[in-house]
Amino acid sequence: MIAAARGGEAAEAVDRLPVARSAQVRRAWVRLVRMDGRAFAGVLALNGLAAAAGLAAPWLLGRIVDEVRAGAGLATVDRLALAILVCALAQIVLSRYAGLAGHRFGERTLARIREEFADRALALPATTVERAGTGDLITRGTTDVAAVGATLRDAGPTMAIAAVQATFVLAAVFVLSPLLGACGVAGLAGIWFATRWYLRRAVTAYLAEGRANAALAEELAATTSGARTVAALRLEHRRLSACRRAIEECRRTRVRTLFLRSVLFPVVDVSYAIPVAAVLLLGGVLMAQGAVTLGTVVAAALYLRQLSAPLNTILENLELLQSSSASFARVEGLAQAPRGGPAGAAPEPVDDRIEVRGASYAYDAGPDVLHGVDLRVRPGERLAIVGPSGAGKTTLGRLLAGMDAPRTGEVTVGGVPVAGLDPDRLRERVMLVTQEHHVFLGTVRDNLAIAAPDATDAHLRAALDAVGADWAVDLDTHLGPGGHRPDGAQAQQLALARVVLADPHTLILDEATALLDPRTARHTERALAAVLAGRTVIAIAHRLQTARDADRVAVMRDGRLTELGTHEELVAAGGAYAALWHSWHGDPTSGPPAPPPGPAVES
Ligand SMILES: Nc1ncnc2c1ncn2[C@@H]1O[C@H](COP(=O)(O)OP(=O)(O)OP(=O)(O)O)[C@@H](O)[C@H]1O
Repeated sequence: MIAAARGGEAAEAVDRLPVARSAQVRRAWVRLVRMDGRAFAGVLALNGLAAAAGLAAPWLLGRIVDEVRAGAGLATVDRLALAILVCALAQIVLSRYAGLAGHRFGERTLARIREEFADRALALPATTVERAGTGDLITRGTTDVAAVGATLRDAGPTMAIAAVQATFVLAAVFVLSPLLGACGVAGLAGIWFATRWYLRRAVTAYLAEGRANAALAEELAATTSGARTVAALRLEHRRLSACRRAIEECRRTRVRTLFLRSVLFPVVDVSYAIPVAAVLLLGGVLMAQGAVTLGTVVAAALYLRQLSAPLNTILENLELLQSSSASFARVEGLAQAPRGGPAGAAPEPVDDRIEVRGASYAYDAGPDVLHGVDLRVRPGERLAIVGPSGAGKTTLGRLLAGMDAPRTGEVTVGGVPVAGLDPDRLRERVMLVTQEHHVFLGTVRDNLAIAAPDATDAHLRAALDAVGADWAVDLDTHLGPGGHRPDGAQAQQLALARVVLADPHTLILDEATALLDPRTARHTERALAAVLAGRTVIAIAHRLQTARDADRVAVMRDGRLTELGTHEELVAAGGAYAALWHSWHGDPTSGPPAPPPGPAVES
């Protein structure tokens, strides 16, 4: 149900991860080029040489025309023709090496982009990913990075070569005759205007297309991950229409980008003939006045004809460049996303004490769901947090585990904000265990090594033993498709084994054993109790049994801590907890549950 509901919100959710602005994208490109500056300079130099070699042919052809008109013999023509051949060969060789250097530069830069993306994605706070939806993040990490990669690998180097060639060719026409050069450039005005028209619309259009693709990915991911719920609640029609809407949006945005191309390319095709025709016309007039030779006009016309090849290459790749710019803006946008973990080097906690002081918290820009919570957890105690659904137990658990920082107030371990600790140091101190357990593709060993990369096999087996995971004794058992597929209880046991290995002094259990069948749950709880003896355990409890067994019970209601004390104290106090306890026991003297008492009793 949650998956289906989240899928329905996908369209709004997809934009929550930031997208970099044009200036930021430009700065990012400059930074990436600078990181491999020498290679980039080499690419430009080789392209320049290749383009210079390519200029020789039209100029030599012009020379042949003039020499023949001046009565030169066959030997002169042969000499010039041989020079054309040598230049053509040099151009082929230089272009090949220019391409190779370009591809190498592109691959290295792409690898950097991928690494940066992975670092940034891993640094995102869990809440940001949850709110944005994994579909957006996955689309950025796959489709968008692949689009950027295609540009860097192929379109980028190809366009660099073409741009250098076009510049050299135009410069050559100016050198031959500035007047013919100016005429040729003026003839290119049609291409200039058409391209400007296209570029002004293309970024927005491609960004919209990227958003639509991400929304579709989000819808599909939500539908497939919640397939059972969708089937059970007969939500197929709603899911189908949501997917159809997303597909229709993809189609609409794609049609828009296709329309832009369908205007650009025909205009450009026609425009290529204009500068050539203009140069021939003006060249005829200038020749009649004796200002230029026929060879010069021929060479200029050939150059401008030659210009169509690099310009075509640039324009053909412009679409890819536009879409990959939009993709890069989405990839680079992650740099603007809030980062989880510490802003700088956090000081070392002085002890294991956990304290919450005046903590309030709100999801996004919503209202506060925690209000001024004060709580001091005693090292080594077992604290149960109870309260009705929506009271804020899980939210408080997330703050205690350092997954989110409070909006106001403080949540500290050993005097240091929990959310400020880097993940490795945090894991050694506080760990949150919830019902959601991810099994990573790989072996049992891989799944456990996440928590303790240096642990020996004996340690890993001892941890599995502690949580009763006797099904996983073979550490090389492959988990996931094609191997053993752990059920919910086994996945939870793996997560608990990771906790045992990480050995934190404080453990926050959010219904950690809820998915286990009662026999396994008892077994796991017993095992955990043995392993965690002497450590602090904060259990978000849905069963009053858990609360009764705890050293102290914290009662929450409407985001406030309303009662705090031992089970006996709270029962004797006759407040909301007592009423709950009596009604759970079916105590006829208890009467209806009492209204909750006021804010925090004691901490
Ligand atoms: N991701 C979220 N975005 C927005 N609001 C949220 C989010 N998660 C929880 N809330 C809201 O915060 C409040 C506290 O929720 P929380 O899950 O912490 O309560 P809880 O006591 O753990 O409830 P339950 O026992 O049902 O899990 C509720 O009003 C809930 O709707």
